[in-house]
Amino acid sequence: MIELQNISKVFGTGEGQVHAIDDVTLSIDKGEIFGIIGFSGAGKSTLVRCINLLEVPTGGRVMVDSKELTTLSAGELRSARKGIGMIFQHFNLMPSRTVFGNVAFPLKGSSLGREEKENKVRELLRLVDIEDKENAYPNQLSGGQKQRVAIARALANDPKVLLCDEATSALDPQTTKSILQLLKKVNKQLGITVVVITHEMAVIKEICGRVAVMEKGKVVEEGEVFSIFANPREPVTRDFIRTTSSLHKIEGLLAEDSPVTRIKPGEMIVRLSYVEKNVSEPLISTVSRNFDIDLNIIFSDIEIIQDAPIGGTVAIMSGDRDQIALAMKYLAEKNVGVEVIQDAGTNL
Ligand SMILES: Nc1ncnc2c1ncn2[C@@H]1O[C@H](COP(=O)(O)OP(=O)(O)OP(=O)(O)O)[C@@H](O)[C@H]1O
Repeated sequence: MIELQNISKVFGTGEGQVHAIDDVTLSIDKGEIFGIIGFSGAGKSTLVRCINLLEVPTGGRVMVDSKELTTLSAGELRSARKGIGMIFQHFNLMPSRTVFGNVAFPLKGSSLGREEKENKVRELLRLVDIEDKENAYPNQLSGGQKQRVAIARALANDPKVLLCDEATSALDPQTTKSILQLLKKVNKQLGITVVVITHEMAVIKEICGRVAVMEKGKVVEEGEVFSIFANPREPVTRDFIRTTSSLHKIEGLLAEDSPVTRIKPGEMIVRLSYVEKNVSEPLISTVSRNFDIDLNIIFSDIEIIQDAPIGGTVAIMSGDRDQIALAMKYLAEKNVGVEVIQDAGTNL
């Protein structure tokens, strides 16, 4: 649906040049929710604005729905842009128009009759669940309500693609969740391809199927969200994942000599990480029973991403050392990552 081929974007000239996008190639499929994550300045906004040519790339080709946008005339581009809706962090609503007026605005030049336009706007307001506010002005709405209106407006011309530039970054966590659910509904119900730009891994985790990680204008890692979470390659990706998991907290607890991490001879602290989609068995109890070892869980952080558990458990393991070695082998065969964080040695 969206093909970005060798996209570059350079701002400024001479000494002051900024290579905001540096040779990015990405392919986004029809009907998917694709995430682009990166820290501030990585080039995400510039890249997403290259998809609808709000920013004209310095080099490369942009194809959307089989049209090469980079070769279109101004008129052709205007019409192609109708197929690409966009929403923003600060909503960008027109303050002097009502909710109805904002959503009706993109229909101005359309061939629909007056009644059809009204029906269309009301249908959109219903879809985003804000029909009771049609006569309100933007300054009478909460952030979440404003974003709902912005989504309705972005959908007015029946786009095939919806670009979301930090669409939830100005919202509280609860409202963020409800807007993400709405984007999911728009994707499923209308079959719209959604591209989400964010600096929050929680957003990616919540709705995206695939993700590209950006750093210094380049895509440094790309793949299915589950695989990226399970096996992040790049330090920047690990940093993002760290922000959403508490499994790394064990190092902090050990450093501060927390009572929960004090172990006796014969015990060891292990971290078990679930990195495959097929981990579904009750592994802890199976291991404990089959190998006659004790596993006392210090804490767990397991979430469901794309219908599979991911995360892990930090536990104190004790028992016969040969049995522990066999248990670790068994866990590794089940594709569970096993790390010994601290070992108090045998009690012999
Ligand atoms: N119009 C512009 N003129 C000059 N430099 C720009 C312009 N727009 C962006 N840049 C620069 O390009 C780089 C990428 O910016 P961009 O806004 O795309 O990053 P981002 O990842 O979206 O970050 P943020 O989340 O902070 O917006 C930055 O160094 C930025 O300063």
